[in-house]
Amino acid sequence: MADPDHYEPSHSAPQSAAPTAQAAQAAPTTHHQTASNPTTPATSTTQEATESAIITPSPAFTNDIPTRTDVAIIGSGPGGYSCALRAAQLGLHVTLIERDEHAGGTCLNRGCIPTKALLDAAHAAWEARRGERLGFGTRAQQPDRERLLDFQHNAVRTMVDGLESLIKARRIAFVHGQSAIDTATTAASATEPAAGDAQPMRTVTIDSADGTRHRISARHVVIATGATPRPLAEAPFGGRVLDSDAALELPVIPRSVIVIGSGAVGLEFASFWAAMGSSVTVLVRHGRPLSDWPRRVGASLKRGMTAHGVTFMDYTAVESCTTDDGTTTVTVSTRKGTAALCADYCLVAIGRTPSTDAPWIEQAGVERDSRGFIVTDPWGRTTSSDMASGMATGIWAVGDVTAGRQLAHRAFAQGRVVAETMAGLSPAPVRDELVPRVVFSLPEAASVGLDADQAKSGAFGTFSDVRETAIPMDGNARTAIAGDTGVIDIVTGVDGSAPDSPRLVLGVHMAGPHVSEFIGEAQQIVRNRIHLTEAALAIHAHPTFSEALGEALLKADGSPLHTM
Ligand SMILES: Cc1cc2nc3c(=O)[nH]c(=O)nc-3n(C[C@H](O)[C@H](O)[C@H](O)COP(=O)(O)OP(=O)(O)OC[C@H]3O[C@@H](n4cnc5c(N)ncnc54)[C@H](O)[C@@H]3O)c2cc1C
Ligand SMILES: NC(=O)c1ccc[n+]([C@@H]2O[C@H](COP(=O)([O-])OP(=O)(O)OC[C@H]3O[C@@H](n4cnc5c(N)ncnc54)[C@H](O)[C@@H]3O)[C@@H](O)[C@H]2O)c1
Repeated sequence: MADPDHYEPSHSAPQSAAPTAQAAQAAPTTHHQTASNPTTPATSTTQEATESAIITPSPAFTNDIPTRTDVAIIGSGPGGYSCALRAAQLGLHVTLIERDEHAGGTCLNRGCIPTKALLDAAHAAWEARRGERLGFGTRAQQPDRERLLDFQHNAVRTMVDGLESLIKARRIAFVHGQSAIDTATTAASATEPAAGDAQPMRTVTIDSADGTRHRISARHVVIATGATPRPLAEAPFGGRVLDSDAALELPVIPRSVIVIGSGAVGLEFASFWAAMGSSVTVLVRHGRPLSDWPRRVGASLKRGMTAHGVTFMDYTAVESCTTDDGTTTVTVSTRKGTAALCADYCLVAIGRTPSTDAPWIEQAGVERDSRGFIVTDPWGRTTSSDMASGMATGIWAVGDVTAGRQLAHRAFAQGRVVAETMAGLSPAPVRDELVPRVVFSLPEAASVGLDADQAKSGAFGTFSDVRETAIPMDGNARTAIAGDTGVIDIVTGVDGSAPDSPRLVLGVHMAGPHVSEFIGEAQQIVRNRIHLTEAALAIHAHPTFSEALGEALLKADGSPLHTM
């Protein structure tokens, strides 16, 4: 381990990637170890080539570590990599630093991609059962978890390989190691910005797996270190109490699971396990899942998921969670008293904590809110009480470390905004209420824009005559044929600053089959302030699931065709 107080000038010697216990610890994902990768640097020595069969880090990592860069980005998840790709496209020299064995962060390695592979399998299982009912005799076999794990890992590998090729193609220096801002060196240069720079040069350290410490001088540093699963005080992770990382790598399909938390993670795993035949109980703190979404959406989703085999237990508070060799027992208080529930496993999915507790973030003077999220201006600039007034910190933050929706596509958009701002452009900042949310459960939920309370609150602009119009999706031909259920809830209002102007669509909130596929249309309408009457004129092909959105818009505009 390098001595953190020992200064070692940065150099461009090839980075050794010998495997160490430390490297193994720093690299929790292991599914990629045997992947062949077409992006192996041509400069690898024979010894490195021999080691490449066993070393953990991706061969896509750069061998020649730069000593100076325009932008050093710490973390290669959606926030970090999108910022890197865009900054490189705009002509900046970019160094992207990642401690995991591969690029992609949570989303590609332990989040969006592997879970969607599992949900794809869940759809296949339901379709197979449906086929059986329709006389195809395609009796679904017991799911083979080993094959499913292969399927899941292959999906991850494909996406990660693609990303690493893109990073290489954009000539980004992709450096493997644990990174930090070196405050001691930064402090010395803080008052002396490099000529022509509006902010100080920063020094970033990178501790490689072999114990070498590299230093890079950077005009800008972007913190994109992401978030980790939050444990329940009553049930620390371990053994049969799973976080989402452990649930993804679980080698078995459990007979029974208790899911604590009814947000996106809990509902997606509940749908997967239920489709695989597990007995799944979701503990809900309030009266419905997705309690921070419009009420009708959560209530409809609950009905739809119940029809897909998930049991919900409302108004529960977890009191304790104990596990022994073969089972886990969760004691909950409900409105009817206390109950003890037993299952093979328990998944705790109650949110994610920003990875901002490393001492270097505090030492760099980066301001955080009471929950640990990094405070930024709308363009991603961090703030620091230490800096002279008016001087930029030169430190930016994107993705799950910032307060707001912890979603990959929000991180993509933020990364782009930061890169363009650093390059001197003037991008429009990301507005959280315009970031669509999707839960890929069976059925799905999707939402964009304001709910009625937000529209009336005045916090997002002044709107008058706010109305909410809802239609059930059950009458939509494709939904009825599929035997599914759903709802579409449209919020409209009149711009308070132009009371004579036509009514606007302020929010679209949906539960039902395939709603993820037409939340993009809703986002276009809301973001571009398309008048309700114009939006309702769109002709949707018949019969499609998206026709339900067209019908809801017609109803909100006062001329429903297929509904009353
Ligand atoms: C199970 C699950 C499913 C999800 N599904 C979806 C989905 O379907 N759609 C969606 O939009 N979002 C989804 N998300 C959320 C999404 O994954 C995150 O919002 C997104 O990954 C955030 O990107 P990020 O770049 O901020 O952080 P991350 O993706 O967490 O990346 C941070 C990276 O920084 C690295 N790092 C941290 N500290 C250091 C350091 N000191 N030095 C070097 N490297 C460091 C980490 O190793 C990591 O690779 C899901 C999340 C989970 C857990
Ligand atoms: N499809 C997607 O886009 C997707 C999928 C998975 C995760 N994610 C993102 O990852 C992040 C984490 O997801 P998540 O589902 O863990 O968090 P979440 O914040 O979405 O949901 C947390 C749930 O846990 C409940 N909860 C909170 N504290 C609790 C407690 N002490 N006891 C019992 N219940 C409690 C909340 O009421 C809520 O239902 C979210 O921001 C989510 O949007 C997105």
